[in-house]
Amino acid sequence: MATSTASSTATPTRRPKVRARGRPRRDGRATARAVGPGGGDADTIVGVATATAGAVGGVAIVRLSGPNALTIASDVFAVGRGGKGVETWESHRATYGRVTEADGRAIDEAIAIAFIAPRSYTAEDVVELHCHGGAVCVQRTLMRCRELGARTARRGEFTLRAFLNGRLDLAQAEAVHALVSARTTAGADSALAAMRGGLTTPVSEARRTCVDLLAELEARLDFDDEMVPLDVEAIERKASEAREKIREVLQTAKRGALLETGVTVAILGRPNVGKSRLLNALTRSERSIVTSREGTTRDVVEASMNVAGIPVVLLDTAGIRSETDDEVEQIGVERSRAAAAGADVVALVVDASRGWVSEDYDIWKSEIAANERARGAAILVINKTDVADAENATPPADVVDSFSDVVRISAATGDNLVELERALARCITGDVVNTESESWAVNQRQAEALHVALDSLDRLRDTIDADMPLDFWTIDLREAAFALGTVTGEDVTEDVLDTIFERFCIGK
Ligand SMILES: Nc1nc2c(c(=O)[nH]1)N(C=O)[C@@H](CNc1ccc(C(=O)N[C@@H](CCC(=O)O)C(=O)O)cc1)CN2
Ligand SMILES: Nc1nc2c(ncn2[C@@H]2O[C@H](COP(=O)(O)OP(=O)(O)OP(=O)(O)O)[C@@H](O)[C@H]2O)c(=O)[nH]1
Ligand SMILES: [Mg+2]
Repeated sequence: MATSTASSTATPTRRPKVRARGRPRRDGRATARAVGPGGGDADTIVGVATATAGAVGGVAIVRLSGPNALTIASDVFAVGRGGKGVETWESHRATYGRVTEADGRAIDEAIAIAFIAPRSYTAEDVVELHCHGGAVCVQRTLMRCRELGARTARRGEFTLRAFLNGRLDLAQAEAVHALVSARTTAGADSALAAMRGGLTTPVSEARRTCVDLLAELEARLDFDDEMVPLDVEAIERKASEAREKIREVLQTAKRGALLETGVTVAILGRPNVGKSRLLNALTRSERSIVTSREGTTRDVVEASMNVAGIPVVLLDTAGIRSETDDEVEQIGVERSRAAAAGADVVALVVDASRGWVSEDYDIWKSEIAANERARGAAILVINKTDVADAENATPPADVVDSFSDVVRISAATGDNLVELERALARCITGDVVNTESESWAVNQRQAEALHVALDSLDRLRDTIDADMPLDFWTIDLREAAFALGTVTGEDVTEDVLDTIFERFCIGK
């Protein structure tokens, strides 16, 4: 089944937009009321809106949303000495009271806030019960809500309802998830910009153009005789305008992907050149063990850092050397090579106090020169400049040319680390203009759909050029319109919604 919030092209069967059943009053007040048992989206759902994993928070929010939210809350929440349930909820007002068992015994001292439809996150009646943190109060409160008929919310179901109720478009709903899972300030800024909207407009316009063209062509298929000749030029012009819009939106895709998934940088080199000390210096941590012995690092060590707003996973690896009998070290070296092969960027570290030696050359040859992807995404780091001439260890020109940058640093003193971070930023962002600008960027799902639309419109151009029958034009247009609709949410199948909202955290 599919959902739709606007007229759509020929798509799978559609489900009408689900409207919140709440009856808002002008004064923002509503009386507690019972709504008969509902199925599907008429369910009242309950979930914990605050983090439940890891550390215990001081306060946890249990959130109810749906037609029975107010009545259920009136039953579980009591105010004043007499412990009476709330009869009239005022929207957006905090009330002090207690969460109680069915027999009136207190479960917790709490604050309740009602958000009366449609003035709430989901556009339905919502009540938040702000309980004490920790497992017990929250679980007992959830249990009481379920006893009274609320169902446990599925992942992302609050946000899904906000979308189904027209409070957010699909891109905005996806941005909520991006905001919650952002790992850097730049990622959060971009998500916030997307939450405020803006992506849907150009995509929606392009879709509208396709739908309009489609309608025109379909009318011809039905009543060709009665109509004026087709203005093919106008059709091509409109289709190319739509293509241009999509292309513009797609220009944000690379930045979006960088902010969303980040990159991995593998630190590679001979034993003892200072790879681990470099990882510690870059992440200002003691994540990796550093000793003066060769072969200290035995396994791949991960640490995260932020480079120009992009989340970066740094991989410290075991020093690579071929002549070793130690089985553990051999396995470590294999892992180093695997890390290098899988990384987006390789930083080859060499030791200025030793100079550029044949082992460095061997590593360069096997891990960088022989790796298509590593070439152009590799940085040469000449380390230990505090104890040796910085020009030491400079390799021959053809080797230097294979790196996007050569940086001379001291992991020990921190000298030139800023320059190394800049080199990393250049290498990672490449032609992406500004990763830290506070504007939205499409995510991978959206980019894929936009590419499908673009391909369909390219095919339309060929179809027209080849003088194919009108039916073929409509096939291309329909595909384009549908792909665009999956971005805005105007044409979206339940499967797509499921995959989007499944990634959400519980209670969002
Ligand atoms: N306690 C609490 N904090 C929260 C949330 C929440 O659900 N509860 N949010 C959950 O994500 C975020 C805020 N999102 C919200 C979005 C809309 C409305 C809301 O009541 N909107 C009404 C009223 C607006 C107004 O008074 O102008 C509306 O849009 O009509 C509330 C929270 C972050 N902080
Ligand atoms: N003087 C100086 N010593 C450094 C510098 N960086 C690392 N060292 C020292 O070099 C030695 C080896 O450093 P590590 O970071 O453990 O070297 P590694 O490349 O991780 O070595 P393996 O794990 O064995 O592959 C340690 O004694 C470090 O303190 C530097 O910039 N200057
Ligand atoms: Mg090490």
